[in-house]
Amino acid sequence: MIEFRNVSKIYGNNHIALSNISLSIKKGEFVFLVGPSGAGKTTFIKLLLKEIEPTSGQIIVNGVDITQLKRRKVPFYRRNIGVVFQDFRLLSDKTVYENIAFAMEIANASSKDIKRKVPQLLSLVGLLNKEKFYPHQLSGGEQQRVAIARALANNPSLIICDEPTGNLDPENSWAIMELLNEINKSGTTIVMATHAKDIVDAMRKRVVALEKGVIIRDEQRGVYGYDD
Ligand SMILES: Nc1ncnc2c1ncn2[C@@H]1O[C@H](COP(=O)(O)OP(=O)(O)OP(=O)(O)O)[C@@H](O)[C@H]1O
Repeated sequence: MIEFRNVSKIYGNNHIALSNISLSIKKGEFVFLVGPSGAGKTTFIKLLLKEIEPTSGQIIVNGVDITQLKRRKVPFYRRNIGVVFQDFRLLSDKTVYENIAFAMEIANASSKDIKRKVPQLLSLVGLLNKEKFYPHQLSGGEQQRVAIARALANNPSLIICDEPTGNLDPENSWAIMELLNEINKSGTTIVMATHAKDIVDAMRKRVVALEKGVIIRDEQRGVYGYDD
């Protein structure tokens, strides 16, 4: 589903963020991306989202080299990817319901589909009773569950998470991980960058470790492997 072929990213200041990375991720996998600060994890995610372009190499997603994708096709490409960030990034002037509905409206979903789907998603993340709340009326864990519901709104085949438990206490972190695990079990591929050692060590998923822009470890049922 995802293939990085000899991908390098050198930023304008000549900083080599990724150096000749090759990696393939199959449909349905759950992959933790780990490594010290500055290792290149966010750069990897930005490349996958086509927010930035590689300096060299190819990035193939679902059979398409996204580095060659025409600008007008980028929104369609991104619609197939759900994204979850550390800081939730909900729209503060919209309710829980509206945040999810809005993601579907942008993707041209019909109002009938929106009315059917949003309650289903809220039920999945356990927030049906909070649909009229605004983000500031929710706990961090609840906000992240809304963000996950929103990420799922357009039935993506891939969910990318950048440090999704970074702002959460252990209990809420685990609730989020259980939810992501369930979503993965239903067939959605998950790529998650994280510093959460406990979570990576407990879940024993595939672990890809980056250091200084290079993959130094790629293990099935791996562990975190750092002491930070
Ligand atoms: N826009 C940019 N311009 C120049 N250098 C950058 C830019 N973005 C990132 N870098 C550099 O590239 C390297 C990799 O950064 P990246 O953000 O991918 O690391 P990371 O593994 O996500 O780190 P963290 O765990 O702290 O989020 C870092 O040394 C960083 O300083």
